[in-house]
Amino acid sequence: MAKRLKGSLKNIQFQLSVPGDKSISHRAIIMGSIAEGMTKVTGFLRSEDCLNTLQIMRQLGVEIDDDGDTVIIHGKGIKQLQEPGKPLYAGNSGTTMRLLSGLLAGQNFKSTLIGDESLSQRPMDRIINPLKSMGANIQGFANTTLPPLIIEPVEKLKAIKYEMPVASAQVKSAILLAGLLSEGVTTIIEKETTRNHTEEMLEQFGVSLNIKGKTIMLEGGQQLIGQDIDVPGDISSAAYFIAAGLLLPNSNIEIKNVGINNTRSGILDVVKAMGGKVFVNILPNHYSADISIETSQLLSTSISGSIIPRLIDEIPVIALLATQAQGTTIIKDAHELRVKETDRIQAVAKELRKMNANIEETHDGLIIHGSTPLKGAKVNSYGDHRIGMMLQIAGLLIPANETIELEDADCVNISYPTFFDEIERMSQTEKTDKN
Ligand SMILES: O=C(O)C1=C[C@@H](OP(=O)(O)O)[C@@H](O)[C@H](O)C1
Ligand SMILES: C=C(OP(=O)(O)O)C(=O)O
Repeated sequence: MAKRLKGSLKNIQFQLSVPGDKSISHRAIIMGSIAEGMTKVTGFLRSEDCLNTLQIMRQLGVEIDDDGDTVIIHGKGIKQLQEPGKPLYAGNSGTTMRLLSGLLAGQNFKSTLIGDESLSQRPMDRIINPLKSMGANIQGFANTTLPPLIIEPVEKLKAIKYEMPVASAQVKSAILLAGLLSEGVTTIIEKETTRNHTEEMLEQFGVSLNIKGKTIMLEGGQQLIGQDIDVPGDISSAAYFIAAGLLLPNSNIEIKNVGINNTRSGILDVVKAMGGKVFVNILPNHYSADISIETSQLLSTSISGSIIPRLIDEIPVIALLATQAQGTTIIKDAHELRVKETDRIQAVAKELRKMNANIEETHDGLIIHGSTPLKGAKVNSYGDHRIGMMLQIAGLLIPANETIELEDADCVNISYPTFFDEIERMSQTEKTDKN
């Protein structure tokens, strides 16, 4: 689907809630399925990626009820999953494929994980290698390290000590799930601290972990006990409306109940460093906040090192902010972006350049010269939800007499199915200069 977007939005007063956190939603379904007893999930993200995880757990014999409000998972325990009758479809979701590889690697049945065209090009050696050293029998398609992944049954896995060569929460989580099925203590040493939702949720389900800085230790054989999980709004989805609030003239946006886990909240640090007027009102639960944003004149910044995993999925929209900031913004150490749903370094540079941005690609990041007015163009999401949503926000900034056409716009369903409805709702709050 191609979508024609209307630009030159201003004078916005808008309040919204973003849908549930994608990382937490995947994990709630997986952990609820392997726990003993019942798990209730509220705020679950019903997007394509998370629904693929849910469907796979059903194929593995787990009973899951969803009345559209609460998801109820009748946990089976980690060793009672059933052999699936056909390949397990992870769609576009790296999280689904990588986390479930860890869980399936220690089962006594065979399984095959497949993905869409984009996922079929994403590297799986990062999970194949550690899982193999734990004794798993896992391989990529036709002796490659690409999906489909074929996982043969094994009696048991053994714990390893693993120093991670990449900063990846998906790899860490796959090893932790396999660690539950291993004999001994699994030790992971992270390259950089990555999102810690797996560790936090394992602890909530009653598993004990020993975490010291970047080292995580988990003893195999521990049981999970069903829990009630309330999923907060996704900060990665909120990022698009944070950007809209900062960039649209004379505007004010409030986003309710956004998860602010410190391993995910790098975008808030960056926008503050850029001079953005962003106010974070932490809610009594301590893990989410209402965030208010006001139009701001932004300044350039530099982003590199340990903050990168804390904002990895937000870099496309941060690049858009930088096109409007005063000065030159440099983003480094973000080579992981090249192996996401698409090569996000290339896609951001190429598509924003079509809109007149002054932006250069480097091997591991971007150099963005700011204060460049954007113009209408025909742009492409390449089927990548984060690129599509960033381009829609960029499209709000072009002059009223120009248009922007976004190719492959329906990819937003991967993480934010109501995204365009919210944009429409936001546009309707526009006050014309006359009223
Ligand atoms: O564990 C997760 O839920 C995720 C981890 C990140 O990927 P990597 O682990 O590949 O960095 C992130 O980009 C992805 O959107 C979700
Ligand atoms: C990279 C992403 O997800 P995944 O790796 O799960 O496909 C994302 O949502 O930006």
